[in-house]
Amino acid sequence: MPDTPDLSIILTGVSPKDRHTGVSPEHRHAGHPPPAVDITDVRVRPGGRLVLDGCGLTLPAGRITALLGASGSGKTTLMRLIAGLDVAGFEAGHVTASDGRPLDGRIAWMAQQDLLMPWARVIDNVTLGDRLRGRPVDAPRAHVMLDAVGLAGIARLRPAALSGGMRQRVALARTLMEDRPVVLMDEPFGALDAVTRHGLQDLACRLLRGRTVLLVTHDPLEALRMGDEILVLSGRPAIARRVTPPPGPVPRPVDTPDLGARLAALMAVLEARP
Ligand SMILES: Nc1ncnc2c1ncn2[C@@H]1O[C@H](COP(=O)(O)OP(=O)(O)OP(=O)(O)O)[C@@H](O)[C@H]1O
Repeated sequence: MPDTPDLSIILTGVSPKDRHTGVSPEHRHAGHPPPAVDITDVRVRPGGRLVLDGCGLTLPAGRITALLGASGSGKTTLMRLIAGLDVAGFEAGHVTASDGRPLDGRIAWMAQQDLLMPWARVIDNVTLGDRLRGRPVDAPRAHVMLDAVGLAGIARLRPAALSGGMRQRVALARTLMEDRPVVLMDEPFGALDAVTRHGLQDLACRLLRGRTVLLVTHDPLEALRMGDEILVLSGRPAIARRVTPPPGPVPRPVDTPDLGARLAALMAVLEARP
């Protein structure tokens, strides 16, 4: 999608309305388990071309849903709708949480570009949400998050000193720092080499466990490893089709029996022309 999601949600997961509530996310979500998210009857016609029509999908509560689909099929569009961001050519559609509460302020977004502030130290990037909200910075918690992503000891470095994989770990720490029950990940590991990507997939599955996650990816193997549920957006206009995920908990090892056959089957669904 050509335009960029609202800076505040990309950087910190905080929606603009959220900044002035004076209530920390931790307090607001205390005692509320992550909801399932339902998207129904979406019709989007950017530039006069019908991209989605009657499209719907469900993100099961506390699970990772991997969403694949050809470039331009509407993956980011659906993600933006869930996030409550503007969508070009939006005509119809509903997004609801299973607990009946608004999703506003309960979503974090992690993008392919880590979007770290180059002038700020790692610790300041991780605590950006607190600082944008004008709240006291919880530095001890930020150090716990950095430790969790395997980056203890680099808190004072600037992003330029880090590898791509380390930078995405910082972005993951920042996402975790926000502690939102719903996490939207738009090709978060797309720019990383295979080995680094594999490690980050494991880390993200472990650290995001129990949250309701939508993972948009172009990598079928990533979907098979990380997806509790796997959906493919296909057709014109596109609809979401469910593909049976491999058995077993995520992250699934690459030597999961049958993974090659499942990869071939998933590729066939992806390659199928409308
Ligand atoms: N502001 C806009 N103006 C015109 N067309 C748009 C706009 N935003 C999105 N589109 C079109 O809507 C369609 C869906 O875009 P979207 O970014 O959701 O696809 P995607 O599946 O995420 O693609 P990719 O995998 O390449 O990121 C595309 O054809 C895109 O060109």
